[in-house]
Amino acid sequence: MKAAETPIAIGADHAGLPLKAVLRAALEEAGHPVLDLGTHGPESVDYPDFGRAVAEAVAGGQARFGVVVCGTGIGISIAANRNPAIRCALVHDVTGARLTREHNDANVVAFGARMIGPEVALDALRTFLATPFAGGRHAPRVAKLSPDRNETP
Ligand SMILES: O=C[C@H](O)[C@H](O)[C@H](O)COP(=O)(O)O
Repeated sequence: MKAAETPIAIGADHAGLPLKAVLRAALEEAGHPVLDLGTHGPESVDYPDFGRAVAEAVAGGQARFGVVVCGTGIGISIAANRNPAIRCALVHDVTGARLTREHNDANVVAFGARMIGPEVALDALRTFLATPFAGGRHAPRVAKLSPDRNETP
């Protein structure tokens, strides 16, 4: 993974906490500053709170990418995508991680800790961070995801 100054924000609920720890350690090992927005303990918590916190960090420029984890990855990706500046992709493999960066310019990646193993998540995260947006035909499509550009033709 390529290190950069601006941190990567990471957040999880209780179900995602063990995978968050693995991903955070790998990010730090690779030299990425990490903004860990919790949760920090095993107590049951609500995934929308952590999806929102990561989304706000990315939308506000405190983080260059976000990583969110819950049991399925579904709830916390829905929560992150409630922020209009966020394009959060629920990813289960390396191919999805690559294509959501190339095609969707995703700025947050979601993982389901009860759905995939840590090695798959690590490979997918490395790919997500290393893959640039392809632009071209994808640029006007991504622009249509903005709240003022979602009209149908
Ligand atoms: O989409 C929601 C997530 O998968 C949550 O992590 C999950 O609902 C938590 O379930 P529980 O409270 O049974 O641990």
